[in-house]
Amino acid sequence: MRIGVIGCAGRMGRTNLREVLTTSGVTLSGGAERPGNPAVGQDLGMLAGLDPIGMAAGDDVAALVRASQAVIEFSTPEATLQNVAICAEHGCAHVIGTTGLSPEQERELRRHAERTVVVWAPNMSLGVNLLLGLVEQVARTLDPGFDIEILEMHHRHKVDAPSGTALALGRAAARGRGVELDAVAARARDGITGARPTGAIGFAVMRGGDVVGDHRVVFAGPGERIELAHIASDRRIYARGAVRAALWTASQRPGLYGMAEVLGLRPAGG
Ligand SMILES: NC(=O)C1=CN([C@@H]2O[C@H](COP(=O)(O)OP(=O)(O)OC[C@H]3O[C@@H](n4cnc5c(N)ncnc54)[C@H](OP(=O)(O)O)[C@@H]3O)[C@@H](O)[C@H]2O)C=CC1
Ligand SMILES: O=C(O)C1=N[C@H](C(=O)O)C[C@H](O)C1
Repeated sequence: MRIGVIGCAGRMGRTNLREVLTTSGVTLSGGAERPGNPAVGQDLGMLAGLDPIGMAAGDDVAALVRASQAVIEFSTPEATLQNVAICAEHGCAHVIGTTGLSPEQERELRRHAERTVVVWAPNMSLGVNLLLGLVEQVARTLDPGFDIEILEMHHRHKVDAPSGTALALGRAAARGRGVELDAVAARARDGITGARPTGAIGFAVMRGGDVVGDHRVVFAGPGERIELAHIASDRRIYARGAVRAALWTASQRPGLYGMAEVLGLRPAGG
């Protein structure tokens, strides 16, 4: 399969390049960056931390999409929305890891996914996708006397909060309880907040250093506490999931899918 990488000079873009270049059965069709990014013109092998491959980063996403069967993109919400439209026009599969989309951007993404195969997941690692199922199960089992709090920490460069993964964990917990996350989420607390409402799902966010991604879900009950956590120490876990998703798209019909379907944790039609 010919796979292209959009946002190829970013933290995830370089990791995705490396994963594509070192996975058997896939070929790198190219890499694209934001016009004006200093990496444009640089060798893609070197951006990946490998030997030069004689192929340079470009800034023409449409040309990359035409040369690819699937593209992997971890960039910004705005770029992702522009690029999913290009993928839909050319029938190229789009694997998206970008987080921080607004509800309107999410609706637009869904519209484009009617015309091509799109996999969009806030976290492409196997571990977090297993954790989502565990959190839903524990939340379904415990009564609302157990307070649910979601803690996350990421590197100092991260621009969106709470992380896409933390919000997905919140949605999983809410699903387990049979409620809508928006109705119960406490996304910020400051000052005299009053006592914690029963049934709230709280979020706490830390940013610092080079933390790849830590998530912890706390179920705090009377006299005991259950904690489920995922600690990422290598971005390769996300890139591995992204390449697996790209290969999976080859046998799918147009539509919006998640990692649960890619990993076989949920049927693709369900
Ligand atoms: N789903 C998952 O498993 C994971 C998701 N993420 C998410 O991925 C996203 C990116 O994270 P990260 O790699 O750390 O961020 P970076 O800022 O390191 O990388 C983003 C890259 O996209 C580039 N870019 C911006 N606009 C365009 C455009 N129009 N065309 C092509 N490239 C463009 C940026 O260029 P420039 O700097 O010039 O703007 C930058 O090189 C975030 O939303 C993050 O939350 C991260 C890890 C795992
Ligand atoms: O920006 C990051 O780095 C990450 N972003 C994703 C998120 O917002 O959940 C996934 C992972 O936690 C790393």
